[in-house]
Amino acid sequence: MSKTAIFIWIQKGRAADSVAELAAAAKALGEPAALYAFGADATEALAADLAYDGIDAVHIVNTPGLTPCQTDGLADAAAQVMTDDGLATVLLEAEAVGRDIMSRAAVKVGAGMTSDCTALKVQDGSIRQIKPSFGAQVMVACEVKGTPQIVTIKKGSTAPADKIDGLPVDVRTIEAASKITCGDVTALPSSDHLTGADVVVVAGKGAIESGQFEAVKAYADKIGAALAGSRPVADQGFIPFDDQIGESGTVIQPKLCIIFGVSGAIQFTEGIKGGGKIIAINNDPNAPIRGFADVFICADMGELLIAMNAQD
Ligand SMILES: Cc1cc2nc3c(=O)[nH]c(=O)nc-3n(C[C@H](O)[C@H](O)[C@H](O)COP(=O)(O)OP(=O)(O)OC[C@H]3O[C@@H](n4cnc5c(N)ncnc54)[C@H](O)[C@@H]3O)c2cc1C
Repeated sequence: MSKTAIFIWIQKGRAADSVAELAAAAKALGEPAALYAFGADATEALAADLAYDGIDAVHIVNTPGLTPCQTDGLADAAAQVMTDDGLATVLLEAEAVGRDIMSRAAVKVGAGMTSDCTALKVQDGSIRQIKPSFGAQVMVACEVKGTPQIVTIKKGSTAPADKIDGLPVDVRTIEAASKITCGDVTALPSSDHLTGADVVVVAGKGAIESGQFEAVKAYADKIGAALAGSRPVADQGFIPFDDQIGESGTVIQPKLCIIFGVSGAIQFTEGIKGGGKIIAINNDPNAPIRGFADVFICADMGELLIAMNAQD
């Protein structure tokens, strides 16, 4: 077993946009990966959309009759592919459907599984799977002994790979049964507007305490940035939970991030490292965010926002 693979689930005829990030993560491991797209809607017509630098072949795995919530059947199909194709390492996005499918598949094939990784590193011939643990108080490097191994990667952790064309494609059909009956499925809010944004403005608890949240929001609107917040801002209902940045929230890698009134706890910074330039505004000269930001402005955000929002 030596091959690295990326697994994705086709939902409503389309692939998640995390494919580009997974391709980049696979490439960083040193060899291109084979991409496997599972689902009743998985057809050859999708192959061109799935070709990214870091992928060397596209495998369409059609699973007739299975909806994405029938994770027991999809786990059977995934386990069969892992065994048939001798896959050593499977990468997938850390999201609910994939976790459900692949934790079941892991049991079937006897694989080790590490969830919610934010970085992978090859060291001494094995993959160090780096993830926050103990409430993000520490980062741990996990290593699975032997193969196969399954790794889920948090969206936003890796810069996306470029599109390419002309990859070999094969199509197979796996008939798998499910004991799950799906009821109505309600789509959860998505944080795609943050993960795909070039510029993100973040409001912290300091913005709420100083009564400046609306001014931060107005500034984000003015410069065409996506608005996000730290956990207390989500907890207090100023932003949806999906727009919370951090270890227990969304991971972003914008080209520019402007942060108002965030102290810089590790649980927050875990959601933002690895991106572009970071500007932090805080009135405490000793706030930990100072050591994390590229530019630190020690100022009261109220005065600054009046000036910034007044500018043409
Ligand atoms: C298991 C676990 C998971 C967690 N996950 C997350 C997570 O995903 N995301 C997250 O954000 N947190 C998370 N947290 C919480 C985290 O530990 C911090 O408590 C949180 O990030 C603090 O948010 P904050 O920086 O906005 O608020 P604070 O720490 O209260 O900081 C507010 C800052 O605003 C500044 N300020 C105040 N007024 C002004 C002003 N007028 N002008 C300029 N600056 C001003 C202050 O100097 C201060 O530095 C988690 C905690 C745990 C235990």
